[in-house]
Amino acid sequence: MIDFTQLRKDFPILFQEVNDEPLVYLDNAATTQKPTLVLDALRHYYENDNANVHRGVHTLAERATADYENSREKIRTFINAKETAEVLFTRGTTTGLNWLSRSYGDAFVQEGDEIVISFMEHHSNIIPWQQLANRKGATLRYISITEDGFLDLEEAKKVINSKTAIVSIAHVSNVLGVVNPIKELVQLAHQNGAVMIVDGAQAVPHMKVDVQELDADFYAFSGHKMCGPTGIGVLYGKRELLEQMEPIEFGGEMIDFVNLYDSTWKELPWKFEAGTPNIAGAIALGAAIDYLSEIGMDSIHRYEQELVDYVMPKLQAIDGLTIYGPQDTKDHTGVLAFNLEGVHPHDLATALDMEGVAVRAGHHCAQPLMKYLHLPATARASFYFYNNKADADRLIFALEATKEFFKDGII
Ligand SMILES: Cc1ncc(COP(=O)(O)O)c(CNc2co[nH]c2=O)c1O
Repeated sequence: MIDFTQLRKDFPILFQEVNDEPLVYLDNAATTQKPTLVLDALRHYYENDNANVHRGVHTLAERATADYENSREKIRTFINAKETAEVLFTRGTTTGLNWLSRSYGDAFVQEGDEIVISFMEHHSNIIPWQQLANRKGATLRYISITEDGFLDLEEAKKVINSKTAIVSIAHVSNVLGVVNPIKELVQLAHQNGAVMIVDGAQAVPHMKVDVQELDADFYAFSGHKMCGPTGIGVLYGKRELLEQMEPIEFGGEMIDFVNLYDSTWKELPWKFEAGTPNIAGAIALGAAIDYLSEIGMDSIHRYEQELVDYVMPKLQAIDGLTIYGPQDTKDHTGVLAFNLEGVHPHDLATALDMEGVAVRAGHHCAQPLMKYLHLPATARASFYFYNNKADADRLIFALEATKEFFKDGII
């Protein structure tokens, strides 16, 4: 049985004061904190193994290459990809989605085709498809959100049709905290001859993801949202699709032969990995996966659900506080967007910070969703497994104190 309170000791950053109050870090949907084991992996690489990968014939280069490719195997196992050739290192979710827009989209999307996303997508899963649709003369279409905060699956069955070339949906919304019905959407996409792309940024850190079980064609996520460093992420793709796709970037690492006027590419996954990669980041992401796997993704998911079960009713009990997304805790991950009547989200976040509570305020790179909800912005608290009920209590206390402070409409 995992003692989650003990895990906090792995995150020294959490034991600091902010504005003379203990830090309560609740901005994990933006980025998560890094355990000592991940920081040690970064330091160990630079202190002991630092060398470029794949071409060196000296000992450090061989060690660096082995650790780099061992991380790829750890990722393969973690998401249950068939083979490491299907695991591409990227800078993060945004890079992966952009690669797909350019490499898969430019080759396979034709004029008159349709690209389907939803109103709850992050900008990284909207703009690449806007750009593709504009480049190719295709049509971008949106799946609506129901009154109670779910993706409208009944509408999806109408929006996704024989003209659909790509469906690209977030596994979990970074605002509504809702888990989308990815398996059903994959089936709808495949029934209509479309590929299914999943933005997994808010899912992989928080729950077990099995890309073969989902039957997703592509799946993108970021290392920094799952205890790994920034600048490293993963794009998973089915081999049979990746084989048909041209690289996005060209240069060293990704070639077989460079002739005067043409070149040939290395096999997967290296075909897509031009230039010196983020070696330390990849190795440290492997360490993050070791750490998360030791805890267990099902345990993390259960524990975060316990936190949501604990905090949601306390939030719902605050008069004047509106929570966005499903109101039933079973349908909500630890991402909780809310507004306090009469207090601008930025003022709310600033007031919470004065109490040591770190939340995010703004549109969360989901401006179409804000417009859909007729909101200028929201505040957002997002939990991870190193948070606890005391953090939740501090959030509630700080919200009540902020409400008291602003109650006479003091701006
Ligand atoms: C659903 C979703 N997709 C894509 C991204 C982009 O990930 P990146 O490439 O690692 O930046 C984010 C980052 N979301 C947030 C980043 O800061 N606050 C957020 O909610 C996200 O939440």
